[in-house]
Amino acid sequence: MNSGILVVAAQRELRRSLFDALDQAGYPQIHSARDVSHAAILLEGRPPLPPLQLMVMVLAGDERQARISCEQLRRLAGGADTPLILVLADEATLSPADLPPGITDWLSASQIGNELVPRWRRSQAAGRGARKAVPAEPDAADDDYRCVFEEGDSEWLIVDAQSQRLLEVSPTVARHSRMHASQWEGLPLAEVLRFEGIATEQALAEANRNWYPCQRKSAQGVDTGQASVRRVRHAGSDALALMFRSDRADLRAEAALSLLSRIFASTTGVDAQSAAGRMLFDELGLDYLAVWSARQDGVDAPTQMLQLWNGDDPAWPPAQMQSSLQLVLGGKPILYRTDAKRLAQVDPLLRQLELAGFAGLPLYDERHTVLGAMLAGSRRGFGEMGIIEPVLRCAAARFAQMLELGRTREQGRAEGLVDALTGLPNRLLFNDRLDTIIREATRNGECFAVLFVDLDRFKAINDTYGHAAGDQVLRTVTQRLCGSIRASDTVARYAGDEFTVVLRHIVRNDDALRVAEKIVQVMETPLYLEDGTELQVTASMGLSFFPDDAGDTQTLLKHADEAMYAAKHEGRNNFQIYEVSPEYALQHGMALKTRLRHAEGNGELRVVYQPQVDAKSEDIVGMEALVRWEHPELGMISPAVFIPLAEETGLIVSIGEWVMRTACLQAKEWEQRYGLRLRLGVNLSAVQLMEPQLLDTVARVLRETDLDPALLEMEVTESISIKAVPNLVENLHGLHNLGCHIAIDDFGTGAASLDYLRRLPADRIKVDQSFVRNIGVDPDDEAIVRATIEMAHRLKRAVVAEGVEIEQHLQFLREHGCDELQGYLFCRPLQPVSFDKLLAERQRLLEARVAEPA
Ligand SMILES: Nc1nc2c(ncn2[C@@H]2O[C@@H]3COP(=O)(O)O[C@H]4[C@@H](O)[C@H](n5cnc6c(=O)[nH]c(N)nc65)O[C@@H]4COP(=O)(O)O[C@H]3[C@H]2O)c(=O)[nH]1
Repeated sequence: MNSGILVVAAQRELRRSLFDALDQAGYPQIHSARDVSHAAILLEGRPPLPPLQLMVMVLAGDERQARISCEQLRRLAGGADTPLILVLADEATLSPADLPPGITDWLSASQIGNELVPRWRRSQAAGRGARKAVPAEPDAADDDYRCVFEEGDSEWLIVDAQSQRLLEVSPTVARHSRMHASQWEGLPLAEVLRFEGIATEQALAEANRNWYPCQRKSAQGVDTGQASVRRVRHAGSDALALMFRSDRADLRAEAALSLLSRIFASTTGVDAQSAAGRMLFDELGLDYLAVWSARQDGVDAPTQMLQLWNGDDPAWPPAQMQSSLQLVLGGKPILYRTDAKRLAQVDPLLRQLELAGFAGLPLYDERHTVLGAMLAGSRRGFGEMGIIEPVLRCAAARFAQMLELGRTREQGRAEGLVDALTGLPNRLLFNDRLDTIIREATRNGECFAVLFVDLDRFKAINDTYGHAAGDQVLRTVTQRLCGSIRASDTVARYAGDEFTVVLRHIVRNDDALRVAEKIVQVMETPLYLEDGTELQVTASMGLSFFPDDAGDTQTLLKHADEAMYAAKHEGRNNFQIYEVSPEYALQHGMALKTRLRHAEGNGELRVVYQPQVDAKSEDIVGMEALVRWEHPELGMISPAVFIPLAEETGLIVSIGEWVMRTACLQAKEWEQRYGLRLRLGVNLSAVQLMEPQLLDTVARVLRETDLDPALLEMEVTESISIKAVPNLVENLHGLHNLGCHIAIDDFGTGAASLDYLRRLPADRIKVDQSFVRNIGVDPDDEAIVRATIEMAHRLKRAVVAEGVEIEQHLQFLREHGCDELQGYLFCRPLQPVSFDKLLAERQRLLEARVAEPA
């Protein structure tokens, strides 16, 4: 089974455009990575074979960097032979001619939205999927117009300017009309082509190349289309050339594409199959079309899903007598352009229908199992195979999709997993899917949101207008919900008037809030019952986030449900986010404090690690240890909520020591495993700083864990005042004397004076994220960031910026000389297992680079 598409782009905006372009096109599994090492983490644990379906990588550097990146990508599990499309970022300094060999296609960043998916589909259709060199530019254009006349796809009719009789027609005219070229010569134009809306004489006299609707003679009668007239020299004399474009989808690529887009845009409801079949039948000018399902409901004989025939009904031969159908169901495609009559002897269907053109295509599911067959035929034979064949293949893919969906629904219904009214997954299926999503997200470091949607006063609608009206409301709500989310998201009918939604790939919580806002808006649109009654249906919604709020299905849903009730409380028709807010903590303070006393002993505390990277190389240079409390009922509680409680109760002393010891042990283990001396930042609260035992504790932890003190950096928030912590300066000097480093955290929020800074033995200053967040938004905050960096450098302190979330932050901080960076743009805080994978991958890539020939 295909394991999806890998997108690699350092710039978050480009990553997002690539993701959105592919997501909108309905590709379900898109792994989106910042760079090759990140990609390796995402792909870890996926089976290497069969490989990824596609890799798309944005290149920003020069030819050499492009080559190295491509080689690294090829070395990923399953990446060796996967089709690769390269995107040239605006700042890339290489030209298309310098692109590495073995790529499928390339485009520039501005083309992502319009071009990426069509190019990929075209290359798939052309069988260019796998590794292949960039096609060379065509040779100098051949300027012989006869090749356009003889080999082009257009129909040309050359008319004598005086007599207005035909001198010659292009082979395409003969092919499309089924009339031999010699049958045309000498005929008056008026007999073979009739303009609509303009007289033939006028069209010829003007010869202005405008397109006019018209009808062109053919063996079957007429074909409708458009024609334009231009003056040409023909065999040394003046002549007129008419170009004809048929409207028939079997003759003209544009018409075929329009047909396909309509077939693919059709819904997947019950009538969709016959509607799609009818379109294909009419617009390709077919005489016969049938769709068979290989087996259904345990019956061995194939079932006919659809049959269209242009003629009187013959005695239809049973399926088992139709040898062509049996071959196709066995997985063998059949294609005869004009000589299908050869099959008449062995197949009674073709004998009775007298088909000259015949195609039989297996309908495959995504595992390439044959689900059924599509048979299509024409009495006069097929026209342009270059058009008809891909159209039939795409249509077959669509029928296969419909068949598969139908079966899944049937199966779902049979197993009680799909809601019969809306066709959505029900509670059981949703819970199961959510479990899978959690597993995937844990592996990929993905964040997502769960949305609980409850209709306001739905019971009153049911009671007042009846159950049929209630059903209609639920179906409309389903459509509105499905129309507000992306293809990779999931909607389910959880219970009566309750729906649940999973919003995948959330970068910032705001992403989910925007979707919730959109849902509130679409719900407000008036809804009309079948009798014309106007109804206003609104919904209350609650949101919870993975992994911030909880790491398991039950707790995530419970939190989203609680938030939904909070939304009802707020007057309905709105959404609320779940939070164990400081208010909650205040209300339940006592209970939380009691529980917190046992958190450490009960093993409910965790430490996660967030990388800090060098601003120039973006290589990892350090990490910050951040504590988490996994409360058995409330889920993950943020340190912003429980650290103040821990400080109030004095529990912070033992919790802080536990965090320090756990993190130092972990850092030592990684140092030994990877030979990498990463700096470890650990937060120290004011309460800990007042502890007379602090220095002894730190020295003991360092001794017991054997971590080099130079790797431990104590982060002290700037707002701690020297007055409130009388021995602050001494303690910090003491820590410094132990060999530890000191960082001033949240810098900028506490109004520290220059003098204060000078007195503290700080090695590093961490610019608070509230300023970083406003880069590009608030010039005052930008000025503060610039001034902080300048001042810190003048005092010979290094600077780390926290909360770097977008490319713009990175550019600004780099430009102004910030030394190190920390934030979601590079990485969220990671569980130790994921952090370990990050380090392992980094090492693997380094080793590969060393082994690379110079
Ligand atoms: N929006 C956004 N946030 C980002 C980004 N990058 C990092 N963060 C978050 O910013 C916080 C940085 O830690 P902090 O300023 O020391 O702020 C910490 C620190 O003051 C305190 N804390 C955490 N662990 C400990 C601990 O072990 N001991 C003590 N005393 N305090 C701790 O709790 C605070 C909150 O910690 P977290 O919730 O883990 O939140 C972390 C981190 O997850 C980003 O790009 N965007």
